[in-house]
Parts: sequence; structure tokens; C-alpha cells
Amino acid sequence: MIGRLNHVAIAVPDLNSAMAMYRETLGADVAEPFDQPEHGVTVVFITLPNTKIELIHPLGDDSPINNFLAKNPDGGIHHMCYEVGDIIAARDQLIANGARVLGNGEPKIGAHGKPVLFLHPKDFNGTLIELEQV
Ligand SMILES: CC[C@@H](C(=O)O)C(=O)SCCNC(=O)CCNC(=O)[C@H](O)C(C)(C)COP(=O)(O)OP(=O)(O)OC[C@H]1O[C@@H](n2cnc3c(N)ncnc32)[C@H](O)[C@@H]1OP(=O)(O)O
Ligand SMILES: [Co+2]
Repeated sequence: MIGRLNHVAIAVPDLNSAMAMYRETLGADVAEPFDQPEHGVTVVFITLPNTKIELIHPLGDDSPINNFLAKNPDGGIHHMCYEVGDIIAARDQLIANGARVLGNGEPKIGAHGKPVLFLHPKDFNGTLIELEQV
């Protein structure tokens, strides 16, 4: 069902310092930040030859990454995003196999303007999974 790795997301407590570290220390192609209010995060994409890194920083008091950063104050790997061809078919198959889809179960439009869903980390060896329909 899952296809290519679309991105690895890293939650960061300080976006500017994380951007500078990737741009200047690691020499990566770092884009500009943009807000995703529907997801409660500010996002910066870093393009690598074979995938992307998504730096995420809380946007607002209800950000879904607030607890994660409280538990991991230096930041850390937050989720992996895998591409799927049909997100509704993928969702229904996952639910039939006992996986928990987060939120109300309906896809939201993600940072690439495409439908995304999240799967509970406790169902996947402690890894929060995002699915993106491409
Ligand atoms: C920019 C848009 C989009 C894109 O297009 O790329 C994005 O990437 S948006 C990214 C941010 N959005 C989300 O993360 C949405 C989905 N997340 C959630 O619904 C919640 O964050 C969560 C996963 C349900 C956790 O909610 P929280 O309020 O933090 O609950 P707990 O703190 O009680 O956590 C329960 C349990 O799960 C462990 N946990 C939490 N987050 C993660 C994680 N990222 N990776 C691994 N494990 C995680 C947490 O430690 C708790 O475990 P225990 O302590 O053992 O109970
Ligand atoms: Co993401």
C-alpha cells in the first residue's frame, strides 16, 4: 500500500536555529517557513536528493506537537510521511486491519496541497505515520 517516503518531520523548538543548522552546517537546500493553521504548525521544507525533511514548530496553543516538544525539549523525529495512491482506500484497509486513524478520520489538505491522514504511533512501533495521497 505505502509507496515512496515523502518526508521525515522533525519537531524543533527554534525554527531559525534549525534552519541555519541545515543550511549552513549541513549545506542543505532550505526553503522559507510557512504557516499551516489548520495543522497548528509552521513548516520549513528541506529538499534532499531522495526525499524531504520537514521542520515543524508549534503554531498556537492547541498545536498537536506541543506535548511532543514538552517531552522532547531539544526536538526530535516526529513523523514519517509515506505516499499512497488512494488515501480513502488506504484508510479503509488500515481501519479493517485494526489501525487507528487520528482526528475525525477524514483527510485534511496538507503542506503540499494534497490530502493527508495520520495513524496512531502506538499502532506502529512508536512511530507517528502520515499518509499523503500523490
Ligand atoms: C504541515 C501539515 C502536515 C504535512 O502536510 O506534512 C503535517 O505534517 S502536520 C504535523 C502535525 N500534526 C500532527 O501530528 C497530527 C497528528 N497528531 C496527533 O493527533 C497527536 O499529536 C497525537 C499523535 C495523537 C499525540 O497527541 P498528544 O496530545 O501529544 O498525546 P499524548 O502526549 O498523550 O501522546 C499519546 C502517546 O503517544 C506518544 N506520542 C505522541 N506523539 C508521538 C510521536 N510524534 N511519535 C511517537 N510517539 C508519540 C506519546 O509519547 C504518548 O505515549 P505514552 O507517553 O507512552 O503514553
Ligand atoms: Co508532515
